[in-house]
Amino acid sequence: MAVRLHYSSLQNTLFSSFSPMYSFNPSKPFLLYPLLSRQNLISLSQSKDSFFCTCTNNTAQNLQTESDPFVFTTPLYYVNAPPHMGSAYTTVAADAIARFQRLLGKKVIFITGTDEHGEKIATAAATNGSSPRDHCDVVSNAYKLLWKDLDITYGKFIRTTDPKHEAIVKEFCARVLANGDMYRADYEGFYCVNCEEYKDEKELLENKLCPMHLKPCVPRKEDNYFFALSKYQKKLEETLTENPEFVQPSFRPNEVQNWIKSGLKDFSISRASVDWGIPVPNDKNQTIYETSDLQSTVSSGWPASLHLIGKDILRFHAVYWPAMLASAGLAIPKKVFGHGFLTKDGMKMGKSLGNTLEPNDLVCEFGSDAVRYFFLKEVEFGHDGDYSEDRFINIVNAHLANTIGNLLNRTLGLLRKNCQLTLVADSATAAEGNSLKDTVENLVEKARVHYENLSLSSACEAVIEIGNAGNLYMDEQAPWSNFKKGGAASEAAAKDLVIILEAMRIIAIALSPVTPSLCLRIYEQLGYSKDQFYAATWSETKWGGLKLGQVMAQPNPVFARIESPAEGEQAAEGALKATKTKTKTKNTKHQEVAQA
Ligand SMILES: Nc1ncnc2c1ncn2[C@@H]1O[C@H](COP(=O)(O)OP(=O)(O)OP(=O)(O)O)[C@@H](O)[C@H]1O
Ligand SMILES: [Zn+2]
Repeated sequence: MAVRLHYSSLQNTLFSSFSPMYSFNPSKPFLLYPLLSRQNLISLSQSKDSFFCTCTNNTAQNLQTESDPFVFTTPLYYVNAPPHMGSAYTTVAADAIARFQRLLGKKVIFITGTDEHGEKIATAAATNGSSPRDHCDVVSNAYKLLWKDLDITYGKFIRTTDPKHEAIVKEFCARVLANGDMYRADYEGFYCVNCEEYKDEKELLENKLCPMHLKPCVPRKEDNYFFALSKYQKKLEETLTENPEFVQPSFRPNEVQNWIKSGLKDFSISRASVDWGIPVPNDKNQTIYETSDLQSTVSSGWPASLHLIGKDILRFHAVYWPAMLASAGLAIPKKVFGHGFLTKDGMKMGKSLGNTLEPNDLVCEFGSDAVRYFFLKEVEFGHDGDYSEDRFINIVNAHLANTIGNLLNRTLGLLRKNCQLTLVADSATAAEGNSLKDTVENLVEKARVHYENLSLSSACEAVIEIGNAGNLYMDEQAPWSNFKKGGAASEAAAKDLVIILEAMRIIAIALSPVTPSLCLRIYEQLGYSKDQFYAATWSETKWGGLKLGQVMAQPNPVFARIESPAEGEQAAEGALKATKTKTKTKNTKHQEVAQA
């Protein structure tokens, strides 16, 4: 089989090994993925922007399907302490993005992991009385367990202590050294151990406190390796100007441009006093301050489509990292999105401050869908947001339990009572000339655009609007009363149920990036299998999926309402008094209908 590919598509398949068999374009440092080993390559030729090869069938197929995947990374979290809701926040958002991209039919390479070197970690391990390696194993595993509980579908989990990572970092450094961008010099300044960075004295608060960690920075003098960032000032300015989409959200590029324009200073990239790290090539006394995105970038797809990070490390990803990539002759990522902070009393929640919210507790108490939904819906992506339990319970109950769960449950209740759980028409014909159909189509398209733009909160909102429109339609049409009238009214009522259930089907696909388990349950209620749910694509949000004769499952609530602490106390009191009357929760109009 013969294939012609452009170099640009090749960029995604590069660098998986450091024993490349062929360098395609001598003017660019692109090395060909070892998929094209000598055995399966039959012939090869190249032109200025593409290459042509004849190779075995499988190889050609791999080359083609591997072109242009959506490769993206979260930060590799620092294992100085177990994960908290802040680290979970980035990863949950990343997972929603990954699931959306998969719905679009993209191959997704979703990379997360743990950053395991450095002074902070050596200190944390010593405090716990364990070796750095044991400490890293334990904490790294805690991340993996949390990702499982939060339904995170990552593809690669990178640990910076992995020998593969080490090899790539060394190769990278060697390139930067060879390019003359790494040099040795003394440095003296104020150092924040928590940031693992020398701070500009201008940035510090009174008593030399780090503005982020509120801990004193200490004067330090070290002989270090420096990266010649100042050499890249002009190039970075140009990159940002030519590429306004590079830094996101849209209010951030200016800030980054200002950092650059205020003058870029060389920065130290090695530490003399730390043993727990990767040695600088040819210098065992220094360890490298790692570029933890490196492995993800070069081994999985290059350049990454997106680095999703918190704004705390935006400077590193939008300024330092592109310069270092340029120095090593590698392309820069397509997009860097720096989201806002989850805060507690206005301060960034973080491991160093210890003011964190425990994601495991939240998941145990409320379930993964509720946690995912609350943080993605309630915090506008890019901005800061505060957590409050009251708000959490209110939002989750209002949107997931009432707007979606109740609507589905009462519609199925009516369908069971009046239609033996069987649809009387195709959803397409039932909705001819129907305004709800138009509304749903508009809203789901809005949701798609919002997901594309990483406006996750707005995407959720658009989907919930579909639920609101469905509830309104139900109340206006009052099918329960039309069924009682019989004849044409009853037929119209049966069609109304089809229309509402079709809206629910569309919700189940459109909200699945955010609340995957809930959406699976909705799908199953609509008479589909698990496999059908996992095979669904965004194109199926088009109106008309539900067909005449489809049999729905027995109605079963898809989302249990969360009892608020106040209600819980009432219930406990009621139980203590051993009253026989059933404690009644506040019934919404919707619930009454469902019970009717
Ligand atoms: N409060 C937060 N809100 C949102 N994201 C956060 C928050 N805290 C951490 N993150 C995420 O974790 C990344 C930082 O990872 P790191 O492992 O350094 O955690 P940290 O808790 O911020 O550590 P420290 O408090 O020691 O600075 C951020 O870029 C962001 O992606
Ligand atoms: Zn700091």
